[in-house]
Amino acid sequence: MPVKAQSQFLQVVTRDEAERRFREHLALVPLGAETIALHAALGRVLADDVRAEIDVPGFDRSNVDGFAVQAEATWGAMEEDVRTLSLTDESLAPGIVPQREVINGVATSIATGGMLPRGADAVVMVEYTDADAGQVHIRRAATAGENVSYAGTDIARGETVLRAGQALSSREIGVLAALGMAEVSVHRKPRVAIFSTGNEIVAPGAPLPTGAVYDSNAAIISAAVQELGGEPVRLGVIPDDEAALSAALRKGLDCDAVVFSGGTSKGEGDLSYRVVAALGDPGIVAHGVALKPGKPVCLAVTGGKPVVILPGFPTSAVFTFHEFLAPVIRAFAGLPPEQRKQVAATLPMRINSERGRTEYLLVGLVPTDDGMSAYPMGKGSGSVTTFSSADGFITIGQHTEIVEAGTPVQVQLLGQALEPADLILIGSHCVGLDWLSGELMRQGIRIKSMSVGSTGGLMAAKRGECDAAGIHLMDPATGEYNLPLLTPALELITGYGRMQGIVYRPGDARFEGRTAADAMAVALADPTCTMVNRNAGSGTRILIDRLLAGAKPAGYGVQTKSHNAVAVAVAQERADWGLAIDTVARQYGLAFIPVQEERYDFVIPKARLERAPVKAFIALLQSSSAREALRNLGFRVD
Ligand SMILES: Nc1nc2c(c(=O)[nH]1)N[C@H]1C(S)=C(S)[C@@H](COP(=O)(O)OP(=O)(O)OC[C@H]3O[C@@H](n4cnc5c(N)ncnc54)[C@H](O)[C@@H]3O)O[C@H]1N2
Ligand code: MOO
Repeated sequence: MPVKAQSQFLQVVTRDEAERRFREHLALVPLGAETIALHAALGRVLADDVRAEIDVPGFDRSNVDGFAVQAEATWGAMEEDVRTLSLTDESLAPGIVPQREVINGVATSIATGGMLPRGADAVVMVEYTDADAGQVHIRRAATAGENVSYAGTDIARGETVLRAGQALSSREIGVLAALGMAEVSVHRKPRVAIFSTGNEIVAPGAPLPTGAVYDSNAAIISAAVQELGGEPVRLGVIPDDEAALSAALRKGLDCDAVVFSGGTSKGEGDLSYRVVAALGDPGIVAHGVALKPGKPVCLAVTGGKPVVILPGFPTSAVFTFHEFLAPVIRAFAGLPPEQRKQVAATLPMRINSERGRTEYLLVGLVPTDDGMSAYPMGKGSGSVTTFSSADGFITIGQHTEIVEAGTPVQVQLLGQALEPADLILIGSHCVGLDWLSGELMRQGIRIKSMSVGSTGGLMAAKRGECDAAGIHLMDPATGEYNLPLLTPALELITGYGRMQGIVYRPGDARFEGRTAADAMAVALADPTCTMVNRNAGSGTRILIDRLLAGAKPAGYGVQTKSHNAVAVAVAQERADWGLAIDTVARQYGLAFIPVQEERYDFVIPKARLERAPVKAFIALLQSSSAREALRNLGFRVD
C-alpha cells in the first residue's frame, strides 16, 4: 500500500497566546444554580452564601450532667467545706423548657444538652456533688459560665457561615444540617462530553489484539472532570471515520463542553481536526502550541462551548487538559481558580530540553540534607504512569536547551501537598523488589520508589538521596557484580541472583536442547536468525557482547532498554532471540537457555543504616519468608 503524503495543519503559537484566544470566546462563569436535597450535596459547589437564620445552639446549654446554679452560691466550696443548696422540683432533660428560676441558694438538676434555667449561670458536674432529699451538697466552686455554651456561640443568627464557590464536604454538610437546611442551592454541574478516537483504541474490559491500546485517556479525563466539579458524559471509543466522528461531536455538543483525544498531530488521517474545523462561531482558535508535552493540542469554541482535541499520548493529553480545559470547567462549576503549590528543589542531573517549546518536566521529589531534589520521571509523552507517580513538574523555558545538574528549580505540585515517605528506593526496577516493597507497605511503611536504572540508583546513593538503591552492575574489568563499584560511604546488602540467558520461542530448532555456546554458533551461522539487543551500559549488554565475541548479527542495532522489551520482541516475532532474565522469560511463555547469573543487590548509604525503615527493609530481605517468596518468583537466593 503506498504511503500517503502527510500534510501539516499545525500552526504553533505560544501557550499564553493559545490560552488568550481560547478564553476570548468563553465566559468563565458558573452555568447556573439548582436546588438539591442536602443528602445529595456532597462534592457540589455552593451557589450562594449561606447566612444563618437561627442561633446554634438556640439556647444557653449545659455541657455536662450536674446542677444548674448561680456560681456565686458555690464560692469557697471544698471537699471539707461543702455548700448546700436546695433543689427545685424540676429535672432538665434536653428538650425541656425550664419553669423554675434558680436564685441564690437554689439548684436545678440538669442533663448534658439541657436548657439553662433563668437565673443560673453555671453548671456543677455531678461528680463534685452529693444529693439527698431536696438538697445538693457542692464540693467544688464554679465560675460564672462554667460548663455552659451560650446561645449563638457556635453560629450566630445573621452570620455568613459558608460562601458561594465553596465545595461541600461532609463537614460543610453538617453545618447546613445544623442550620435546619434540607435543601441547598448549588451550581449546576458542567456536563462534559468525552470520547476517544483511533481504530487501535480498545475500551478496558475487552480483549486486546496485538498492536491495540486500552483507552486510558477517556478514563483519566472523565475522573478529572468529576474532580473539577463536572459531570462526564462518556461517548466511548469512536473509530477513525469522519461520519462517526461528526456524529459523536454533534452529540457531544448537547453538553457544555466536548473533549476528545487522538489523531490531532498528523495530516492524513487527521480526521479529528477536520470534523472540528467544520465548526463555526468561531471554530478552531489554536491548533499547535509550543508546549512539550502537548504540541498538537487543538482548541476550538463554538457558540460559547469549548471543544478540545487532546493529543493521543496520555501524558500529553492529561497535561493539555489541565492546562487549557480544567480552568474552564472549574469556572463553569463555580469553583475559584486553582492555586498550585510550589516547592523549591534542586535538579540532581543535567537535563536536555527542546528549544522552541516550553517544556513541563514531571519530577519526583526526594528530601535531602539541604532541601529537596527533583528527579525527572519522564518516560515520554506516551507514558500513562508518569503523571500518577510524579509529585509535580518544573517548567523549562522555550529558549533553554540545557539545565545543568545542581540548578535550583521551582516544582509545581500536582496534589495539594507532598506525600511523605519513610523509605526512598531509587534504582533499577525488579519484580523481586516490588514484592519486598509490598510487604513493607503492609507493615505501614510508606515507600517512594523511582526506577532510574542501576547507574542512576548508584549515583543517588552516593549523593545520599535514597535509603536503598537496587543495582545490577557488572564491573567490566573483573566481571564481578556491584561490590567493586562501592565507595567507603556505601554498604552493600546482598540481594539475590537473577539468571540471565538466551530467550527464544519454544520449539525453535535453532535453540531447542542446545547449550548456550552451541545455540550461539547455530544462530550466527543463520543469516535469517535475528536478535534483539540491549542498551549500551547495561550489564546484560556486556554479557551479550561477550557471547557474540565481535559478531554483529541481524538485529544487533535494535537496542531495547529492558528485559521485558527483549521478551516482547521475541514473543511477537520481531526477533528470534535475545538475552533476558528467566523470571521474565517465564512471564512471556518463552524458552530459556541459562548463561550467567547476575547479582541484584542493594546499596545503602551508611549514614542511613540506622533508620528504622531501613532496618525493617534489611530484616525483611534477610527473613526466611522473603527468601522463600523470592525463590518462588524465580530468583536465586543463597
Ligand atoms: N510527524 C509528526 N509526528 C508527530 C508530531 C509532529 O508534530 N509531527 N507530533 C508528535 C506529538 S508531540 C504528539 S503528542 C503525538 C500526538 O499524536 P495524535 O494526537 O495525533 O495522537 P495519535 O497519533 O492518535 O496517538 C498517539 C499515541 O497515543 C495513543 N493513544 C491515542 N488515544 C489514546 C487513548 N484514548 N488512550 C491511550 N492511548 C491513546 C495512540 O495509540 C498512539 O500511541 O504525535 C506525535 N507525532
Ligand atoms: O507534544 Mo507531544 O505531547 O511532545 O509528545
